[in-house]
Amino acid sequence: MPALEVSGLSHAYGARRVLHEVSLRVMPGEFTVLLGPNGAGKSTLFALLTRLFDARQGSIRIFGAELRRQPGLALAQLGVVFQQPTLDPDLSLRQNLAYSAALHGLGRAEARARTSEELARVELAHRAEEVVRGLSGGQRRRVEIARALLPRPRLLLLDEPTVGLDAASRAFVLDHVRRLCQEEGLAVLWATHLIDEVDAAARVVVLHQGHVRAAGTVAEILAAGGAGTLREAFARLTGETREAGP
Ligand SMILES: Nc1ncnc2c1ncn2[C@@H]1O[C@H](COP(=O)(O)OP(=O)(O)OP(=O)(O)O)[C@@H](O)[C@H]1O
Repeated sequence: MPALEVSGLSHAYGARRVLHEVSLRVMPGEFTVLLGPNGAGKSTLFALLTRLFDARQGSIRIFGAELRRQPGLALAQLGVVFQQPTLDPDLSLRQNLAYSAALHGLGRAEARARTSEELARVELAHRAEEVVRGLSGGQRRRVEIARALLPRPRLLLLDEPTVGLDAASRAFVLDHVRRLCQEEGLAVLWATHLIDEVDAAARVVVLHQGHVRAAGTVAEILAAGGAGTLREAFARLTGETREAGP
């Protein structure tokens, strides 16, 4: 069963249509890159997937549960890291995660254990009692990923998670999430405008001006674009040459 199945999804802001019958699928254990330049519609798609906006046209299924009809069931499987950081800088790492754990209904003891476990996996357990304000941007991202994983979601959405991070922090975050796919079967939808965040094992959905221009493995995208490199394929599929560059 797909972790995420989006079919014929459209969205408009007023009269302006920004998503046009978008369909895509993410299977368990798959790292799927939603690749699109600024304004492609990635954040709008995420707002629909997380039910910030109501999807009026098309359907979204998360492990088979239809988001409009079974929102509780669908959202229970979902973890999200939004583009804008949402940690409270004046609370400690542990307090930030405890709050989120409580919202998800984890008991106190479990929340404490899960917090330590997830912070350890992003190599920040030793800073659990410090306030977030003292962390770098990359460390904050790692805390947000740890927080999203607390309730053990089976599908994780990340919207431009490496924006503003240095090369080492980007590599850490990418490796961590790729490992979660490989080792734990987590399904991931990773939105970015950076072509170099696509590795050979990834699946790619090319989103441009609200349309899915191509979807598949890297080899399939190259074939669809009649190109030798992903950058060239992206340029041919979208007519964009600069926006999706690193
Ligand atoms: N609240 C809004 N009202 C009107 N138009 C909007 C709104 N939010 C986004 N848009 C427009 O919808 C289109 C898609 O924007 P969206 O933010 O979803 O794209 P994106 O791929 O996430 O880009 P970015 O990486 O720049 O955030 C853009 O043309 C944008 O100007």
